[in-house]
Amino acid sequence: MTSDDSRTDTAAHRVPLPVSPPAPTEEQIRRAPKVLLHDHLDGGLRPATVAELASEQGYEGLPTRDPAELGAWFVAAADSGSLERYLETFAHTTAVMQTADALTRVAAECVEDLAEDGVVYAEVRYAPEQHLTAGLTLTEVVRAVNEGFREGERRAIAAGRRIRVGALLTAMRHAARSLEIAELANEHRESGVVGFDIAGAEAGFPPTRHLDAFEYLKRENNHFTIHAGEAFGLPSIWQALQWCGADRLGHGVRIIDDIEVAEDGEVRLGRLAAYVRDKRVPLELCPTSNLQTGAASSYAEHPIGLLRELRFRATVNTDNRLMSDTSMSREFTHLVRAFGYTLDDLQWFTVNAMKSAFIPFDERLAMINDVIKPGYAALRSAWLFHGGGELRS
Ligand SMILES: O=c1[nH]cnc2c1ncn2[C@@H]1O[C@H](CO)[C@@H](O)[C@H]1O
Ligand SMILES: [Zn+2]
Repeated sequence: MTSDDSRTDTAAHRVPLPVSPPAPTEEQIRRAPKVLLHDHLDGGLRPATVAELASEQGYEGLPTRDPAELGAWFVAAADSGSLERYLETFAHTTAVMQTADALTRVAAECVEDLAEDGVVYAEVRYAPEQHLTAGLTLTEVVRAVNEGFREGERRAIAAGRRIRVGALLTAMRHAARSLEIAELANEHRESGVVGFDIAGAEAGFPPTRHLDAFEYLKRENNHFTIHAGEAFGLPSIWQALQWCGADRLGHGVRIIDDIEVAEDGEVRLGRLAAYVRDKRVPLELCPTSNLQTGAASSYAEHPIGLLRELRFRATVNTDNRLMSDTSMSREFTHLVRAFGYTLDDLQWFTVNAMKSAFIPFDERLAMINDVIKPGYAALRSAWLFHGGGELRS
């Protein structure tokens, strides 16, 4: 044996190859670059901001103006087990988001909070038609929110973080303004609006009621996602895809109803589930929100575990950070605990989300190659350096 060989031997003993990677720590999860496709602006206010805006505007409808109590109230009220009851809580947030200043403030704080949590790209949605009661026009609403998003991006840079945010304009599915909102989204394509969505109570309001809006957007080569397969099952998903032509599914979690796992572990996909997987249809999964509205009963039983194993185009999202007292890091932490996910799994969800974003292909690719993968690589290699080698971010 040469002396060189023995050195190699010693080195190999000093640094054994890890057999299985350690579970990511909460700090690593927070530092990891994250991508968020499904987050409601009116579901993500800071409790203190809701209280302050209510005082400034003389809104008397809040159950309390103490920020801690108010935060707890939103979570408890949203924890009802029904989507309809969950949605009632939004009356309070939209009530204080009726002026340009309030919209700009809420949008800027939203971006600050996401950046602080390590989100590098987000698509944040809201329904312009719900912000008109004090006399704003639809266009003024969009401008005020965009101004806030840009301000938030600047504040993030000043705090040493980088984030890019696009808006999605939502139409309410029980209302009749979807074509108008789709046109509004299309008009603002060059100024920060990256797509369109429909939201609100699902049962009784099928997406086909809004076919004219979707057909218009297709003719304009624009993008849209549809809340489907959350409170209602496969027919809603089927309509969203095969009648309306959705690019992504908001939730889509009930696709699980079309997947059978036999006792011996054999998996059988129905035609719709097979289509969703074959076509790489992005699923904007929101685990905590689903626990609150009754679409799943625990993190461990959430369909995301199986959907990830079967390699559906699954993504992880917050839905409503205020009502669920959550963040991207918290969603990831719950999943790490429930399914033993590693940094590789978290990167997989993040790359899936970035691939599914509504910004141009070259920009998505650059985000994946120049921001997301290097970010995870730095976290994965921390063990090589004394003191863990954690980078300041
Ligand atoms: O998970 C959800 N499912 C359906 N609708 C929702 C969900 N979260 C929020 N909204 C609805 O979307 C509107 C615009 O942001 C909110 O006001 C709320 O009514
Ligand atoms: Zn939603």
